[in-house]
Amino acid sequence: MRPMLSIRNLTKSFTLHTVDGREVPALAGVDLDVSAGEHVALAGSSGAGKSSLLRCVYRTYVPGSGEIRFTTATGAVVDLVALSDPEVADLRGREIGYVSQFLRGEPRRGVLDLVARAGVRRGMDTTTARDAAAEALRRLGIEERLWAMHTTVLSGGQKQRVNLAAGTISPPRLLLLDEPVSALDPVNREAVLGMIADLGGGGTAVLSVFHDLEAIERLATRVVVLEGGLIVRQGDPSQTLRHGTLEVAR
Ligand SMILES: Nc1ncnc2c1ncn2[C@@H]1O[C@H](COP(=O)(O)OP(=O)(O)OP(=O)(O)O)[C@@H](O)[C@H]1O
Repeated sequence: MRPMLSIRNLTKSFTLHTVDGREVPALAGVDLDVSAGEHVALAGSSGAGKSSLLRCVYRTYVPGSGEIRFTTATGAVVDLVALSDPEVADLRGREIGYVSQFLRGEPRRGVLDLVARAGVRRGMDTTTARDAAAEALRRLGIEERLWAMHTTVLSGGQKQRVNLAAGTISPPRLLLLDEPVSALDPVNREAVLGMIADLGGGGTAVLSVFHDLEAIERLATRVVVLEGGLIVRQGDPSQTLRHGTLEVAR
């Protein structure tokens, strides 16, 4: 079966205009396939390129070169590198969830509205989206008294859970996670990890970064190790990570 996501020779570098115009390479030719139901956790030292890879797939970063082929729900294969911005926005809304530790609020929009809007982008009508948003917020422990509030008043952990509710209001086909549990207390962390496991079980392809060994061991079907913007190793979590630490096994 064709992988849902197929990345080939992906590069990305940044030009430091404010320093001396120097180029900083972030990705140096990444090849990676992710299939439906697979959970691929990215590992590697700080600056290895993990977040840049997720952002290139979500197209928050425009890659320098290479291909990111994505098989859509209709079976069509599109190259996320080559799509126009409106086409990317449309595809994100329908099929791709991205959850980072930071919540991007929208001016004058309350929590329930923000999550329901993600549902409308996934093709739900307004009533269904509001019902689904309420269910997602309840499941993630966001009390009803917060639903009308603006996201700026939320704590870090609440923002992270609202982000997750929006990213998963209806199961995305591809879910990109960048440290989604970093600000959560143990109870909420448990709820979120359980939800991510259920999504994987339901066929969502997941590409993640966790700075949390236990989460990786529990959720990942494969660990991919990046170093200097290149994949240097991959395998199952027990072989790839040193037992009891996030250090990479040699
Ligand atoms: N917006 C940016 N502007 C300039 N350089 C950047 C930008 N984003 C990333 N980089 C550079 O690209 C390289 C890869 O960074 P990236 O954030 O992808 O690493 P990472 O593996 O996710 O690190 P960490 O584990 O610390 O989050 C680093 O050298 C970083 O400084």
